Amino acid sequence: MYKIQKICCIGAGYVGGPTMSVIAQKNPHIQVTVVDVNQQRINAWNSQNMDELPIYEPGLGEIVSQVRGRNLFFDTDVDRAIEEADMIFISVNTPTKTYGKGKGMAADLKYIELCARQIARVSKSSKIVVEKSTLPVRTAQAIKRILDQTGNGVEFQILSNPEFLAEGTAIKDLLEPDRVLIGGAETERGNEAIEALASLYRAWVPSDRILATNVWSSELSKLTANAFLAQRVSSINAISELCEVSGANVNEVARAIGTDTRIGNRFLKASVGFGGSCFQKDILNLVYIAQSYGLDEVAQYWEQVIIMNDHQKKRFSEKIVTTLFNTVSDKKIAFLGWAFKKDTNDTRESAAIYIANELIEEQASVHVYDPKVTQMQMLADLDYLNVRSCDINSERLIAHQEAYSAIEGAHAIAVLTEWDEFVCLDWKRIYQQMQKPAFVFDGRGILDQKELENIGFEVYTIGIG
Ligand SMILES: NC(=O)c1ccc[n+]([C@@H]2O[C@H](COP(=O)([O-])OP(=O)(O)OC[C@H]3O[C@@H](n4cnc5c(N)ncnc54)[C@H](O)[C@@H]3O)[C@@H](O)[C@H]2O)c1
Ligand SMILES: O=c1ccn([C@@H]2O[C@H](COP(=O)(O)OP(=O)(O)O[C@H]3O[C@H](CO)[C@@H](O)[C@H](O)[C@H]3O)[C@@H](O)[C@H]2O)c(=O)[nH]1
Repeated sequence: MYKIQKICCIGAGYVGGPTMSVIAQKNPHIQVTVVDVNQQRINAWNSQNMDELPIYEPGLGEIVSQVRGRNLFFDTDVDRAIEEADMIFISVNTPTKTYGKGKGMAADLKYIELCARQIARVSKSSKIVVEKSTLPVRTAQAIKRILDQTGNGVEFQILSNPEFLAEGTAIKDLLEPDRVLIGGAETERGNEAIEALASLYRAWVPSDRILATNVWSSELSKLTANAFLAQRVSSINAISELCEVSGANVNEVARAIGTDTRIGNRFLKASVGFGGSCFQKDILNLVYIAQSYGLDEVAQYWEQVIIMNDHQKKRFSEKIVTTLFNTVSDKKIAFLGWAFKKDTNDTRESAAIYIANELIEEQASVHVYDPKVTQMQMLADLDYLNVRSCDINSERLIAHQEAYSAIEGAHAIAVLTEWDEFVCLDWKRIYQQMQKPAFVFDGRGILDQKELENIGFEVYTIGIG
């Protein structure tokens, strides 16, 4: 039987940081060390000021301040943490490949492979290696081969333990997970490893919510869960366009179908398109895997989810241009929100980036207010698209510290993130400050359209015909 005293987690990102904080909080007898090659990120995790943690998540600061220095540590000494640990979580990034075979589709596993090689090189005692990152099905096999063939002859058990937390609700999702999934080898030692990991979770998760499967089912379940969730968003977004031309209201349709218990009412909010670091990446990866097994119909089926999402973003920016008399050249367009959803500072794949890019292509001046995103981050997101020079981007995109200055003198407002504070703005004051006609494009369906129209705004809400 395994006895777990020390855990190491490689990767101090959106998953590694919060996940390990909760594991440490609930297992005070276990020492948890989160390591990363990024010194700046580790410094930020060690910051005394909880506002300076590298990621923003409601409730995270409280837990970190309670357990950091007690049994939770953040460090850059990866070798030492690996050597000392009984169990190693790999929680590094697995972005879409940007080069070579599978470019733009497959998951880039170079960071995973580097971790496996480092674990093999450093380990002098047997370890349980846990895949926390989202990985293509059968990655565990590759990890095992590297560990067994390049290691020091010690025993490795590989588990798959995908993470299902959503950003903005990470702590709540970790404290009350719908389920914890653990995939392991169907052998006696495999079962012992599963039991060792399950015992950590049992500190706060009821046993019937801890599911054990074989490794391949676990790896594939993660990609499948994200594909199903994203598919719901694309499905309701497809219906939103139909609502707009037919006079139906997508919120009413969502409520009507959501009350069917077989369908359920969650993940039916029409939007300007899903963003985030996971949905697109994981579906592209699923499509690539299906293609590589020669399953073309399967690949095409899931690819439609992405095609629909791209269409939703594109038609939103086109709607702004056509409504503003077919030109936004040198017009001020105010963005409320840049993050891919509320309650996070994460901007990866946020719809706002693509909408801003299209509008800047049309020579608009984009003024953004987001309560958690800096101008530096916004410009980095735009520059990453590599469409025009960084100088032009910084001339055309200006961030503001508060909503009213972003909006002052604007021709139109686009709501791109559903931050609660946007609903409570003084919309009468905003109307006075804007050019007329004053247009609002609500890409999140959070504002009261009738109320705004009574003030004098011309309002477009996604999915309302
Ligand atoms: N972000 C989410 O909400 C979420 C949720 C569930 C699953 N996931 C999956 O979890 C994984 C991690 O995602 P994330 O959002 O936390 O990524 P992230 O980019 O925020 O963090 C990854 C960290 O790993 C570090 N790293 C990379 N290679 C390293 C190495 N060899 N040694 C040490 N550190 C290394 C990076 O410096 C980075 O800080 C991905 O596979 C992702 O798909 C993410
Ligand atoms: O009804 C909805 C629900 C979501 N979204 C959008 O979809 C995107 C993703 O949202 P969400 O899933 O809440 O956030 P993520 O942090 O991306 O979480 C997803 O991706 C994670 C990484 O794999 C998984 O762990 C989570 O279970 C999965 O929900 C965001 O842009 C949302 O605005 C909608 O437009 N309408």
